[in-house]
Amino acid sequence: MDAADDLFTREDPIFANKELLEISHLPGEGRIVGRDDEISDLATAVNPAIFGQSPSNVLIYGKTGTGKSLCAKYVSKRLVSTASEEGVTATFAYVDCAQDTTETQAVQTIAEGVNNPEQTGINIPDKGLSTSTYYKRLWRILDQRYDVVLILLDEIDKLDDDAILMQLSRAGEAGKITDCKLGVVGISNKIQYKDRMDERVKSSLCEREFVFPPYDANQLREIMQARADAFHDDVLEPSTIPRAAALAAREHGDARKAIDILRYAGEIAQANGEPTVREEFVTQARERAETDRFRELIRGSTPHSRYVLQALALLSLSNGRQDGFRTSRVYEIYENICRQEGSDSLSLRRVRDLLKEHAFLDIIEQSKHSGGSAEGSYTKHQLLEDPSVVKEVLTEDDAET
Ligand SMILES: Nc1ncnc2c1ncn2[C@@H]1O[C@H](COP(=O)(O)OP(=O)(O)OP(=O)(O)O)[C@@H](O)[C@H]1O
Repeated sequence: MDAADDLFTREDPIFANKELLEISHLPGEGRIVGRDDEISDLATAVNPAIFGQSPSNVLIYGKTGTGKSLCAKYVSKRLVSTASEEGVTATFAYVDCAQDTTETQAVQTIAEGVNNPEQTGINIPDKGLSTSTYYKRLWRILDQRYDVVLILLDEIDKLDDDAILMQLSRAGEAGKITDCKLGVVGISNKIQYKDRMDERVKSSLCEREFVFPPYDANQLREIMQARADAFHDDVLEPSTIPRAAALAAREHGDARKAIDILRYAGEIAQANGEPTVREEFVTQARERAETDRFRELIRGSTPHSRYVLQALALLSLSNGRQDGFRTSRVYEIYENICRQEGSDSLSLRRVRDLLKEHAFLDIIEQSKHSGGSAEGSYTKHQLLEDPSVVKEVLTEDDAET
């Protein structure tokens, strides 16, 4: 190659502003599609806060990528600004409980999030303090600085235990804080999370519950269309977004994955030196997005939750996909896996719950069958993801841990 030749491509022929397709990119004001009712329900629940009164505690459920975090943050921001217009000092703290799984980490994040050391004179070090000291400092900051605080606990089901929920829900009545009102917004994609909660915590934290449904094809199309500026003019063929929206709606209704599909389709066009992003690239892009989605879904899941999936993957690989496998059969293989792993197996009931959680997240599909008077009715479980992908991801994940 002649040194004068350009080794690098100076201009990207496909993407004009790829950042618009990053998941961290948040839609601008008024561009949250298809969530008006959910936003208004949430706003009603926390409304008393703008007058300095206690907001309701809320639990938001919904599958991944249904806009739960996005809407919770949006309503919280609007709440803070409206409260300020009413002369009420409010703020919110956001905790990603998948990162901060322990009580100490979570309370530290909240205290740090609401603190302003120059004003309070209180220092919140990253680590080194006891849990109770972090709490004491948090209560002092809250009473010193705020009338109302919302605490968003995203992926609340990943917390090690209910200890912090107990503290937050009882802070006022236990006299830990006297001037500040607290509201907790828990977010989860595990529909059965509430069943695991301590009864007292449950009754105080689940005052209002909302379920966010998956997006339909029209909503996904609008969500993607709003980011079409990521591409140069005329690069996106008109049928590409509708095709991606239809696929994503049929499979999961997950906005995050729909956006990923669009980005991958663009990358495929780029890698092949194609001038436009054609509809047919969507199929390939979808496969890549699916593997990513599955990888993310099982990241941080418990070993037993994986063993159950592994059991289903093994059954599918050795028997063909059939129309699913009965719970007893899955349990048998699951028990073998536990033995191999040197781990005590969970009860059949708990394994049924884990299977339900996987079904809720569209990793597996469950179907009810009637075996006639002799057998009664039973459930069959079928992987929705490709079993070899499941096996591969589970193995690579085990190698990492
Ligand atoms: N209604 C929407 N309008 C525009 N973009 C959206 C919408 N819903 C989701 N998105 C995009 O999808 C991303 C994922 O949404 P969000 O994090 O709110 O999902 P979630 O329901 O909290 O999912 P998870 O349970 O996986 O955390 C958002 O950051 C945003 O980029």
